[in-house]
Amino acid sequence: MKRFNKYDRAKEIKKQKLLKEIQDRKLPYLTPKDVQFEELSKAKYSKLNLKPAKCVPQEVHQKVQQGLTTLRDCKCFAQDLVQIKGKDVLTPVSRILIGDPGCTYRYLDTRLFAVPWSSDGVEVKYSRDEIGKACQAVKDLNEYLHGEAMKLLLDRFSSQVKEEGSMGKATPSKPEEPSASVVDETHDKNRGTTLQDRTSFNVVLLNYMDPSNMVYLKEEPYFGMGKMAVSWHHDENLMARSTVAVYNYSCDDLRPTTAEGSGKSVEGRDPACWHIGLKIAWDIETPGLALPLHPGDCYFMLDDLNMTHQHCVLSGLQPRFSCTHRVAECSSGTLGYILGRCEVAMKNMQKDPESGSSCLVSLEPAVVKRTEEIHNEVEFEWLRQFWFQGKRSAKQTDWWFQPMATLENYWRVMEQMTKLLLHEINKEEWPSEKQREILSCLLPLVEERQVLRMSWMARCQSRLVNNLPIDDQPECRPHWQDEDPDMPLPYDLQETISCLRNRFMSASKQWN
Ligand SMILES: O=C(O)CCC(=O)C(=O)O
Ligand SMILES: [Fe+2]
Repeated sequence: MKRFNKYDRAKEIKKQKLLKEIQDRKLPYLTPKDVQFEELSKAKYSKLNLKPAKCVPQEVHQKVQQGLTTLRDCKCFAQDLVQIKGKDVLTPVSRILIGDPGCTYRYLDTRLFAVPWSSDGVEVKYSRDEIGKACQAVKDLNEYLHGEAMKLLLDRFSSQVKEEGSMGKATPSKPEEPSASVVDETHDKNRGTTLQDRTSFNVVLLNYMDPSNMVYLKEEPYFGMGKMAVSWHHDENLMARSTVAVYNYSCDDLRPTTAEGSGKSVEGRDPACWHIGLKIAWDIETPGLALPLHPGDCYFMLDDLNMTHQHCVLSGLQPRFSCTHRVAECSSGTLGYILGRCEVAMKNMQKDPESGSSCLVSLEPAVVKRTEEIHNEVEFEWLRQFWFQGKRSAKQTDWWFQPMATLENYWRVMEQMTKLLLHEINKEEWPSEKQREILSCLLPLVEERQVLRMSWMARCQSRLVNNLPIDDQPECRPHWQDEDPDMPLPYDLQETISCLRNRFMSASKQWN
């Protein structure tokens, strides 16, 4: 089922307009070989910061690179079957998410479930010791990059304060306080987040791609930067103004392939070397940047760079890993959160002390609405998202399976609750106004459930599924036959919806 929403459509039109404007003439971009590179970086890309490999402790390199190689050798990286503008797409890069226990990260309609690193003394059981060691290496890198990001931001802050302080001297009417912009950057008053919060990475999205295994990679369309491993985008689902820190491990060197080496034109970027591409969103005046990355280099996207600019990953010739450290906006993205929601829903279920059978506590529209919303949330944002990714997380740890079983049990109770509710609604004694009110809460949520069930089923049946290893292939779960006696309601809700619509219409007529 295509879900090309209004927002996507507007963006697509804007993009096509831009491409038309550019037509065949490519926009200019700079690399460090260009004399204006420094000047442009300073003026337009000052929130991008590169930390060359030689400035990173050798011990960090050694452990991280060993860990990344282990994860690849244990087949822990998987391509994601994401949705872009309502279409199924298999990402060219393979990924794994590692992070705080119970944390998830959502991108391109896909929720990734973090393989937990051990934290707060909570030990995680991994399927192999070396995987545990690799997760620890990623966690240590996370600590290191958090510290480095803090330093960068504090440096920026103090130099801005100085700058504005000296301007303050020239114009004595201004108090010697950091300007609003600097304060904004340091402390977002509305959200109450600090520099510390905005660099406390809770997840790391690791990427891996070996270009020699890729039959086809898209060409970068605006600047002619060459093959892309990841197309232009803003990172999604991040805390506002939070830093993204990236460790690059391109397994470079050995093969003699660079354009420079072969004496070919040195215009543009070296196609043998991996680069990160940057541009200002919707700007065709400012040249883009292509920043070459060598093994062990780190880069930082500070503050609001991810909002104002887009980035892409330009493929080199060698296999390459990256660890992208992020502050996921996880107010509705942790296991603790969804368990809490399920407990809220459970409050509306009770056992009748006389008959011993289950019944609903309240039929208040607000309560009904909340319960049915939670029902959809746990089904589509957790259960189906998880099983869509097959058993891939089992390669690292069985950590997520128990929580998923718990969530599924809650969900089953919610199926029962919806059934009880339908039963209540069908009773004739309801005043039509009340009936109309409750149906107007329930109907849209049941309709949404049906649409999402069908679209998840279609996603699971995408032909692209066949390109995935068996363990990574989607499971359409929960799934059952409509006549399954163990299930309170049918899987396909079309008939239920028709009945509800009819009831709603007759209740509306009577009411009017
Ligand atoms: O690999 C990189 O350097 C960045 C990857 C990226 O942009 C992403 O995964 O969102
Ligand atoms: Fe990104």
